[in-house]
Amino acid sequence: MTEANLSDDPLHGSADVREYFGDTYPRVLAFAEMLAEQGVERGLIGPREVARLWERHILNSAALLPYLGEGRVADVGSGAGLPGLVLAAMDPQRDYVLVEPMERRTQWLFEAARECGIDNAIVVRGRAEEVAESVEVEVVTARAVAAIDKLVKWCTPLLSEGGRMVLLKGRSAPDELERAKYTLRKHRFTGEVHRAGTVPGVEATTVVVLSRA
Ligand SMILES: C[S@@+](CC[C@H](N)C(=O)[O-])C[C@H]1O[C@@H](n2cnc3c(N)ncnc32)[C@H](O)[C@@H]1O
Repeated sequence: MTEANLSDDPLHGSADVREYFGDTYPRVLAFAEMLAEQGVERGLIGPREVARLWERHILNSAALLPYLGEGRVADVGSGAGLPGLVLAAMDPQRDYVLVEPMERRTQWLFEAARECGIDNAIVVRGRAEEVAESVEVEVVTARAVAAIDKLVKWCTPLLSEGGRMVLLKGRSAPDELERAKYTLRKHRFTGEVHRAGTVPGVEATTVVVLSRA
């Protein structure tokens, strides 16, 4: 089987995608190309992901941006840089702290930020529940890291008063919110589920916003 590359992705180079990212497209494109070239070998994405990188990963991450509100952001369990590096590339006016415990992934995050000109990304190695002394932000993001219940326990100490969590979740988000209800109440969060669209023809993404009451 020949290896997939980014040009196999039908959204690669599309006018809708360029328009969606506007001025920030060159940085996002540089990141998508670097992830497509190195991500499989470096164990960041599976081989099948390259041909659907824009929809499943880049646009899926980008969908969070309108929900972030103001303030500094920490992306917890950033891994390949999803959603953190995509958001930082699109939103250069503020800092994004990428929290990731695995050394080889933090190395990737450093390199990708540097090589793609994403100067507002700060990489912190550690587990979310261990970095509260060095990370204080208004917004926490996460994708594919843990259930809502756990994320609230781990990440509440990283948030300033009034902070929020903006999470990429699957369609079972309402069930997950229900299972987390005691933890949410204890930490004074209320949860909302949104369906967030990006470019025409691309499936909307489920976004959970947890706000402090
Ligand atoms: C399935 S990957 C998802 C990576 C990326 N967010 C994405 O959507 O592609 C989960 C990531 O969370 C990280 N992780 C696991 N436990 C964590 C914790 N307690 N605090 C922060 N990151 C954690 C892992 O090292 C891994 O990079």
